[in-house]
Amino acid sequence: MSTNPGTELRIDGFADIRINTPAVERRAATLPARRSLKKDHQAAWLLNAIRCIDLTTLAGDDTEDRVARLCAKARQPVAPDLLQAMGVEGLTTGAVCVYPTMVGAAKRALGNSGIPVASVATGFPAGLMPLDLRLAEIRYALDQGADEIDIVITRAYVLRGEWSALYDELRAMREACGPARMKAILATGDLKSLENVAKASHVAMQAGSDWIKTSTGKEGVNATLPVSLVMCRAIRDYRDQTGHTVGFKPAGGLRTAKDAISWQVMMHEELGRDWLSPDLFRIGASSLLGDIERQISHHVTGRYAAAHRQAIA
Ligand SMILES: O=C[C@H](O)COP(=O)(O)O
Repeated sequence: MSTNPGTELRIDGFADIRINTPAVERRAATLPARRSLKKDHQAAWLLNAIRCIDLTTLAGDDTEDRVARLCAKARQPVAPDLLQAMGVEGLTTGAVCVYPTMVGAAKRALGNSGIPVASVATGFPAGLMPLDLRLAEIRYALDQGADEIDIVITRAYVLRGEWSALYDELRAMREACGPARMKAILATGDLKSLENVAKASHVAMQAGSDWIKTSTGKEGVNATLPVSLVMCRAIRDYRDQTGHTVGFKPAGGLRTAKDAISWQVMMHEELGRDWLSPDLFRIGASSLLGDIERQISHHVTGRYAAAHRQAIA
């Protein structure tokens, strides 16, 4: 169920936003270097990252077989002997994320595991399609069984400051999603400035998005820590203004266990513990799990496992 009812469009809620880019960059640069994380804590943070991954395949050559393999990995993201050694049971990823035509295969492969299927929709990744077709795509994905919908916005509305056009588009998408939760992909690499990122974040939240998400993975620049910091602070401001909570999903280019930790440290420090659970935090990634599993294996056995033990993702 959606957790953010949204508001009417309130341009005064974000019109005056100014971003001090050097200050944001300095703050972001401190995040990957936290030395306070002890070894045992690191393993716990890595396990938590797995709970929050939207395990993704969004490639032109996706097949139902590939999606089935991805889903098997979502159900059992780490080798059972490693989990046993750590006393962990029932670990799965937060969701799997696929194209609409792959939703049926994902649902079948996930069975009664309880793992949600997220579908991209609305002309992913560019969104340059008529709105009625984009809304029809949401309905198609839901019909196939999608539990969550990752939509893309019309970047031109942000670049031209057409906030009510952006709000109306997002509201229509929100409505088409019905009870399914909606993630709004801002494609921040296309938005030209951190101010635009902050403003688009506010409009997306006012229109009722359950998560705001950085990127499709297909822009020239995808998730970065400075952009993520600006979005997290927009989430905080929106909560102060309205009392509603919105989740955050960095996506695109997150590949290492170190990335997974940096982003979690940011969530913890900027938004608090609640944003370390899959309800409010997802990491969109197609090839992050392999490095996390490698580091967990190193934690348990004291050495790095051969690459073939982490066959996918
Ligand atoms: O939403 C998820 C992104 O498409 C994943 O991007 P990635 O392939 O760089 O991990």
